[in-house]
Amino acid sequence: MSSPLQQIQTHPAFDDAERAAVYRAIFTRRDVRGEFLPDPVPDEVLARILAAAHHAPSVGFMQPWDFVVVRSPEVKRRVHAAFTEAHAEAALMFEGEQRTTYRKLKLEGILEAPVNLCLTCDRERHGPVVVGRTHIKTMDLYSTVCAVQNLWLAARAEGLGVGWVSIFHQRALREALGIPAGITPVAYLCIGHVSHFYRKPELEAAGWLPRLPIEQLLHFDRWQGAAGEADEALVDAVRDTQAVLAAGGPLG
Ligand SMILES: Cc1cc2c(cc1C)N(C[C@H](O)[C@H](O)[C@H](O)COP(=O)(O)O)c1[nH]c(=O)[nH]c(=O)c1N2
Repeated sequence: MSSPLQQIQTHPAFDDAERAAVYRAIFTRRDVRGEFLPDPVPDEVLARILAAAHHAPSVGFMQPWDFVVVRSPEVKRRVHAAFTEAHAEAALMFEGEQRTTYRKLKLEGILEAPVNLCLTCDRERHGPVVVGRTHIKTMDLYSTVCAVQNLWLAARAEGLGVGWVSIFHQRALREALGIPAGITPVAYLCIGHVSHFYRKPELEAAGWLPRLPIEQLLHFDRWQGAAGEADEALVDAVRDTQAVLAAGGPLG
């Protein structure tokens, strides 16, 4: 019999293998577009990653999300048509060489991925006054994004790829999925087994943008820019550690 204390607490420490597994999921997670395999995703695996999403933190324990599981080829085609329209418009927003590069990027796997999933946010769930959301109303949307990230990492641990597609008119996505007024679509995800995961973000590999040096993003006590009083020891540690972890190196 476990003691009452054991029932309400968990041990704070992970062992080394558990800790390494968490970082492996984080550093090897990728946004997947063109590498989906047609193999079906078993219900028990889908159930686990959905449960992971549902155990995300949320403002005031609001749990504002719903999950629209899309498997129907007809619905996927409608969503894909909405993407195609927005994608053509998006290309025109870039100039010159960037436009040419943009058009070559594969930015969705809607039809190839066996499962698509839309996470939505019910902005009125539990009424207008929610603990932690009294002043910054967007906290419910941020909570839904936490659910996305839980699912994304759990999927990586299951060997599944996830790709987030956001190139839509909200209205078109709503119509394709029959999402009622008052519910906000937050994330449209393509999910499935993959032939491989890339080591680096595809946009990084394509030369679109580099990963920013983490040390340039650190601020100390106040937003004071590079001239501020930096904690050099922490700056060095953060820079070296992220390089080691991103390369799959050992934890300290
Ligand atoms: C809110 C949001 C929205 C989108 C994305 C991400 C997020 C967080 N990403 C994926 C994005 O391009 C990718 O995460 C980065 O390029 C980094 O690559 P990795 O995720 O590390 O592989 C993404 N990718 C894509 O191909 N089409 C898209 O419409 C979007 N939209």
